Amino acid sequence: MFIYEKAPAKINLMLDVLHKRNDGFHEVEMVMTMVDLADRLTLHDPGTSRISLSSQSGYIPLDDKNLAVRAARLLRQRFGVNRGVHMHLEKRIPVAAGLAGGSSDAAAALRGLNRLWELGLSTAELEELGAEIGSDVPFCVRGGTALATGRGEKLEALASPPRCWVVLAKPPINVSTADVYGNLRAAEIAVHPSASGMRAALEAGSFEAVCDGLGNVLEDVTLKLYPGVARLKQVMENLGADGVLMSGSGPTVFGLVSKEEKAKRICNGLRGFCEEVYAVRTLG
Ligand SMILES: C[C@@](CO)(OP(=O)(O)O)[C@H](O)COP(=O)(O)OP(=O)(O)OC[C@H]1O[C@@H](n2ccc(N)nc2=O)[C@H](O)[C@@H]1O
Ligand SMILES: Nc1ncnc2c1ncn2[C@@H]1O[C@H](COP(=O)(O)OP(=O)(O)O)[C@@H](O)[C@H]1O
Repeated sequence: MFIYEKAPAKINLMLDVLHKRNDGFHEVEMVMTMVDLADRLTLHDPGTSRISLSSQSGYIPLDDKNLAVRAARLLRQRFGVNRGVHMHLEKRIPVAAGLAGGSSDAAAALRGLNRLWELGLSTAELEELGAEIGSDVPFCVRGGTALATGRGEKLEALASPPRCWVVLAKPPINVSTADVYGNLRAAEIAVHPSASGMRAALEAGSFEAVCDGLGNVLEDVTLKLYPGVARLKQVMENLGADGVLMSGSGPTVFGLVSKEEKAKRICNGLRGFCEEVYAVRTLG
């Protein structure tokens, strides 16, 4: 039996950092939503107890460093499973981009193995296991649109944004999330974006209010480290995107656009400037 799971990318509509915690993580308030750029994970029982992974991508580890493999090992150890799995990952989400590709693959592995190994775990239980793999994994297990607090693992479902186009532009640099948080001085953040403002914008179903409420305090850090990302934001704004923001720790910049024609024009305009550009939709 082959099991198939989609692993979509996320964007952060707002991301605020409240303070640095004693465990080294930062207390955050983020509104995240899924977009329809996705990796595809296929799982099957190899008939042995081996856990293995293959992929068409040359940019990711295939061993125990891969978050999908870590998810499989965690489930097997926690529930005393003696079956194995072979996973094939068709990687489409750019790596180390601020789009949570690795976290979404881990979430897809948790969901897929829950079915393949017939573990009968609830979504809440899978979210809890996901938090042991990474801060963004619980959201990727659940999907939709959510307010994430704590270090990102505490979730509250929110209304999804009005259906719109999302232009994603990934500059050719890899950004380490740990480096970005490490360079942030939480006490010196001048302007905090508002989680309650974004919640109200989503509840009202107002595309304009969602665009107005976009904000990410990690931008200051990444834009200073990589000025090319600031220039990319400027180009996206000049091309007429309705709202522009860096996703997560970056370096991907996204533009929200209400009309398909305009999204395509922005994509074409970006092409000379940035090689990796996608026009996708928000997921309801
Ligand atoms: C910034 C965000 C925004 O959604 O995403 P990405 O840009 O990575 O996609 C997340 O907070 C990233 O979540 P995730 O990528 O799962 O992070 P983790 O693996 O848990 O942590 C990686 C490192 O980031 C730092 N970290 C992460 C989360 C957090 N709330 N505070 C932190 O300080 C820690 O140094 C940690 O060692
Ligand atoms: N399945 C995976 N897909 C992508 N990257 C992975 C995966 N498993 C582990 N990684 C590692 O995690 C790091 C962050 O990857 P990713 O999740 O794509 O970025 P981000 O946290 O910025 O959204 C990469 O450097 C990569 O080596």
